[in-house]
Amino acid sequence: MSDFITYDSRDALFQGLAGTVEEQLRAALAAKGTASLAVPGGTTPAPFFHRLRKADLNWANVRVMLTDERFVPEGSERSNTRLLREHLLQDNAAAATLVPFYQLAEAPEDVLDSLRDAIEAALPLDVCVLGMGADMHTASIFPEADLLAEALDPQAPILLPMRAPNAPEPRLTLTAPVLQAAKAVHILIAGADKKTAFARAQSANSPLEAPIRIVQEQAITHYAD
Ligand SMILES: O=C1O[C@H](COP(=O)(O)O)[C@@H](O)[C@H](O)[C@H]1O
Repeated sequence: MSDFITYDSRDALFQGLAGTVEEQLRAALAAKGTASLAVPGGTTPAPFFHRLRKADLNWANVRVMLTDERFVPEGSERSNTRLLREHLLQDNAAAATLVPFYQLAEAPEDVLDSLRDAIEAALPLDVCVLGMGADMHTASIFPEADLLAEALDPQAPILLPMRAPNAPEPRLTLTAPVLQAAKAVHILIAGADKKTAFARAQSANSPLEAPIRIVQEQAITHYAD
């Protein structure tokens, strides 16, 4: 299934996606008592977080993680963990459990082992919301990244370090099999440049060229200008 929803405004986009994610988390909580959610970092999702965090859910039983992290301390403006703490884990969602995606160390390779178990315990994801860059990367799976082929491999480990020409710092990312195994996958994009990139990805030859392709068919894409 591939579905592309165009909203009349960004406000409607963020509200609509938050409502859908809320209902999917509610269904997971009702079915098994717990739920897991992965969300993107970057510049787009904060207004979506502001709406979702007010949802009347049993947040204490929800595990929240990032789809990917820039390997920078939380004090950095570029920290996705900081974004999550400041914009999502507030109001009702303050009761959720944050699954860590960062630890202070020299390099992402140094923290893989200590982060992996908590991430694995929250899989498969009930809901995965992904962003996309204008270069068609998703999570931190970038075109021309050093471990691109490894991250796309169906046998990939759940978490990989990543370095890419378009990424100013090293990254940690969930890999393709984890993203594809989520029970619900949403892509959140805003702005004409992202719509153009999304269409370009649909006609690309391979996810090596356009990593967002790994979820384009199964995801619901949510878009506003
Ligand atoms: O670096 C990242 O970029 C993408 C897209 O971010 P945006 O600023 O264009 O919205 C994001 O999905 C990813 O999580 C983040 O680490």
